[in-house]
Amino acid sequence: MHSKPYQTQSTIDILDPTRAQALQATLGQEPTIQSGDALPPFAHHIYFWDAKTPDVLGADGHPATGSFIPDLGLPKRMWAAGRIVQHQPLKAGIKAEKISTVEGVTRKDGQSGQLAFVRVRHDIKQRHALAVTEWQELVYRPADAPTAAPKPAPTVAAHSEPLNFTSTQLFRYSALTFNGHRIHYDADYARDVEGYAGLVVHGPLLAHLMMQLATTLYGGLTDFSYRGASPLIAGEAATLCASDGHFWVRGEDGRLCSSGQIAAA
Ligand SMILES: C/C(=C\C(=O)SCCNC(=O)CCNC(=O)[C@H](O)C(C)(C)COP(=O)(O)OP(=O)(O)OC[C@H]1O[C@@H](n2cnc3c(N)ncnc32)[C@H](O)[C@@H]1OP(=O)(O)O)C(=O)O
Repeated sequence: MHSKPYQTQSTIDILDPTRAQALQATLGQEPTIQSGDALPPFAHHIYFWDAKTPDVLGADGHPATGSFIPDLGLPKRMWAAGRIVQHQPLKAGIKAEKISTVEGVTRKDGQSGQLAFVRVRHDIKQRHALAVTEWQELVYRPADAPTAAPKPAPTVAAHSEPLNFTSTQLFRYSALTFNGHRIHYDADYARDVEGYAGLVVHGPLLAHLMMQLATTLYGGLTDFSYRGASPLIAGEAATLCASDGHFWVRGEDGRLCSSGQIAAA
């Protein structure tokens, strides 16, 4: 259980344009990003890998809790929510530093049982200037926690496009972000251990696509928040939707999987 003070860690990376091109290809885009180009919002998730040796990984494939992320006695991790404030675009090909701090833990009783939210803040600097501030909300739940009761997604959208993730796409996104969580690429583990209907689409991948759509529809993005409502499963015929600065992903059965919004100016 947690007893130490929360930690801060610094990670340095050179934002390799080849990796940004691999992300573009994974998302079905022409790989165009070159050294010196602005990276799309959220693309920094493919950098600053937390590459630990196998002996310090937990059963789920993430670095075990009790080090940077405190051990709260609840093993089942999900990506709950996040917010990104972009002060200026990160540039490909240039060294950057990410300073990460656990800001705090909040325990709640949800309809699905115990929830422990861990809030992590990341400040990313390039050439000594702050480029991105990001807050990530991770939630930890009991091993046998059920899937949360589904909530309906809005049915009317000004813009909508189909989304359907293959296991190959999920594997490639896990590889690009060096995210070892087995729910994204090990179907037996996802079903038999964490109780999902299949491979789970990464919350950050849905956030990336919502932000990409926000940028296409409204131009430069400075402040975006999002929240996961229900896990999206690989192979589901989902829909990415937008209306009036609000974005959401609807599952095949009409449930809300994820939602996001541009902050009011
Ligand atoms: C990457 C990666 C992992 C992943 O990508 S996992 C897949 C992506 N994430 C998801 O699919 C998360 C989907 N969300 C849920 O399953 C549910 O929202 C959750 C977290 C299980 C909670 O469901 P409940 O039904 O138990 O919650 P309630 O509606 O009763 O709410 C109770 C209070 O909690 C607050 N809350 C609920 N959901 C969230 C959320 N997503 N983010 C922040 N806060 C949330 C809610 O507002 C209530 O708070 P009050 O203060 O009002 O009591 C990887 O591992 O790296």
